[in-house]
Amino acid sequence: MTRGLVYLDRKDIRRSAQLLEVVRSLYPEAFVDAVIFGEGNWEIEGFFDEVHHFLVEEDLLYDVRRIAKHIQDLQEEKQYDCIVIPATREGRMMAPALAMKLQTGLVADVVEVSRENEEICMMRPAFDGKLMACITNQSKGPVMMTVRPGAFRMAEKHIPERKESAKVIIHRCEKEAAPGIRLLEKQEAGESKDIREARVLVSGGGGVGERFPQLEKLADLLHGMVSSSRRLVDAGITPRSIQVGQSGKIVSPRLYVALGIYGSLQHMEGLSKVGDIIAVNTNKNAPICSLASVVVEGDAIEFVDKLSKKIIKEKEK
Ligand SMILES: Cc1cc2nc3c(=O)[nH]c(=O)nc-3n(C[C@H](O)[C@H](O)[C@H](O)COP(=O)(O)OP(=O)(O)OC[C@H]3O[C@@H](n4cnc5c(N)ncnc54)[C@H](O)[C@@H]3O)c2cc1C
Repeated sequence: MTRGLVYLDRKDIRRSAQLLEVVRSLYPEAFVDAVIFGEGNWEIEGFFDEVHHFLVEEDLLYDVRRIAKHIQDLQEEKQYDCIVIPATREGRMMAPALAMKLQTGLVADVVEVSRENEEICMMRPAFDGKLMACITNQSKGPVMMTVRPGAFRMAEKHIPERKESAKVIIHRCEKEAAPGIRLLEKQEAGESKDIREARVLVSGGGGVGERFPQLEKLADLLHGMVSSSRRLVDAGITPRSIQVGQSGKIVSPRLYVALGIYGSLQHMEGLSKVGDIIAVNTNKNAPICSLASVVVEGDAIEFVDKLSKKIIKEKEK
């Protein structure tokens, strides 16, 4: 029986669990387990056959070599054919350490997978995103990859009808001193909104520039959030946390309002399963316009002002 393992990043359980889709699309009949580290009570609905929950000391959670060692032991017992890890900060640090231990290849930042007979193709952007590379695993070890968060979403057919609790297996780890790692200080992360959660994104690019704050008003009226292209991040106008694209986040809103965005390959890579795109651009031949449901030729901010006024007027009726 084929077996797959999904690593759940405890800081992003819900999105990590979506990586079940990667294993299911490669091996529809596989047993799929999940592994998670740290104290906590996570509600992991019954998508997985087994959830291996390692109870470890907090300072060990920053020691990716130890985490990799525990997964190596699990691999020896279960012999997974495929190990999928979210390309979060934690996942990106841990995956190479694990691949070294398992003496297998690792493909990073995968955005698509396919399988033809026994050949598995892991697709990732290459050459600055100018083309997509299909990489296969030639080693004897398990197929291992880190996957861009947001690139996969669980297909309806893979969601079990009865969401029973998964079989949770607790592994109590010895209190281990993590060599060279000391927890100096802990800071609570402030509540932050994530553009990947938004149903509506009002996104600004080079054509908006310094006028970007004026997009907030329209985003509020549409109950959405603002995001931007890398042009504005590089210019120091917007934070990297709201950048859409290959080196930013992959988003799937129902509506993406692209204001003064050209539609470079690297930007479009960040749009996955978007409902509709409204493109507002002074150049109607910009690539984003050919993908949009609605194209408005003109100034982005003029559009924002006119649409905002119209929505307010409609709401007052
Ligand atoms: C390795 C690598 C990774 C990258 N990753 C990303 C990424 O993750 N995300 C990303 O976005 N980019 C990324 N880029 C950069 C990308 O190649 C483009 O440079 C960038 O997306 C351009 O941003 P833009 O479309 O907002 O700006 P521009 O290219 O400057 O385009 C501005 C657009 O606005 C229009 N315009 C001008 N004035 C107005 C106006 N008044 N009203 C309306 N429209 C107007 C113009 O016609 C044009 O279409 C990456 C590049 C590399 C090399």
